[in-house]
Amino acid sequence: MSSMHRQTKSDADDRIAVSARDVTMDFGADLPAVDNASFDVEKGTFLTILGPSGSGKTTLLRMIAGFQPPTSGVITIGGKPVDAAPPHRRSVGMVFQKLALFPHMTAAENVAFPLKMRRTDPSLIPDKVEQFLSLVKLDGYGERSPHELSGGQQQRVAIARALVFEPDLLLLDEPLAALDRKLREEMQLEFRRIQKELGVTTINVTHDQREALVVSDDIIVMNNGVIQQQSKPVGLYRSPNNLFVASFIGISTFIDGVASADGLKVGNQELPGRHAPDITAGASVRGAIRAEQIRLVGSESGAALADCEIQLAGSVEDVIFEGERLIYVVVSTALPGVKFQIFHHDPHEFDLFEPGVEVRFGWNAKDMKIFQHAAQ
Ligand SMILES: Nc1ncnc2c1ncn2[C@@H]1O[C@H](COP(=O)(O)OP(=O)(O)OP(=O)(O)O)[C@@H](O)[C@H]1O
Repeated sequence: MSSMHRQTKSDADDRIAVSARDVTMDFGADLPAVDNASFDVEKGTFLTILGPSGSGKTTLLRMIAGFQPPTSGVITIGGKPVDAAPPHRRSVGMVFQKLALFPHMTAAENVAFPLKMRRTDPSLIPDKVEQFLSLVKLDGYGERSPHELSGGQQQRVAIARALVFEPDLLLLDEPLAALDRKLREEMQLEFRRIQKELGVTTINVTHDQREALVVSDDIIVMNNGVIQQQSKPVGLYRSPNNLFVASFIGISTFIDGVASADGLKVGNQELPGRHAPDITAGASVRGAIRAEQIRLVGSESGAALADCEIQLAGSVEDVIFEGERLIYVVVSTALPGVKFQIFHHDPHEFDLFEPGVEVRFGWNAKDMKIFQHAAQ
């Protein structure tokens, strides 16, 4: 019995590439930069650490890289403490926003550099370099200097350089932040393709929620140095743990009130919704409804809202054109002060409602998530 138990445990340990236990980094400011972080990263997965500026993402990544010892707690890579080996011996590849290529070396020499540092047999180096330039779709670019490459191509060389020695772990600190949006989105898919092709465990840091949702198998959301939630992208989007995660990811309308038995009360209005687990009746709460969960119709049209459990009349206050979608900002005298944000994706109906037009809108009770909220 006990040997079976040990077996199960070691099987689980074998699947973990990186593990953090109670990791804190305190620079002596009011709040620690990273506060008691514990998490596991499974082998072969792409984990993103997502959070606003100053939330502690880079500090956490630097501790994983072994650049900075934690004030307390333990980080292990492949079951061994991070500081068990000197930095150049660790099997960790890194791509940072500011980690430039060596300017006086060609692309191929840049990619060859980590192999030379690791005393790889010189006769094997050219093939390896070619293989990894090809992986990042830069066949034929090896002889170019960095200044002869575009920003996106330079980042590809940096990726090839980080991966050429086949590390156990790849660390990415906002490597795409300086690129324009279109290229950034292309490169996000490239990162995903390369990571899946090589199966290298990857930890990525970003403040871009779209990037996190697109590239990751698993996401950790941080705020004020504290891990708010670790989930797969779909779980994170659909079931945020708390108000911070609900407001950081996606676009939502928020309604403040007092918790009732199965929803929230605003004045005399009772709005049914889904309580977060820690809510007790009478607590100050905030309901959140995603912009895509609210349906909007003209004030004359009755049928389209028939299946919405909550239905309100209102008027359009503003229309925001974002190219592929519109956001209608709608107000209702039934809930003063609340600005409903409602997506509209149909390109044939883009001029449906002008500001000032009377509308009706509604949503289903299950789509309003209700969170604990300190009263203002
Ligand atoms: N070496 C340092 N000494 C003192 N304070 C630091 C140091 N490095 C970071 N901090 C502080 O720790 C907190 C977290 O910083 P960190 O760079 O980890 O955040 P971040 O989430 O990566 O932010 P950004 O997205 O802006 O890079 C910030 O308040 C920052 O000022």
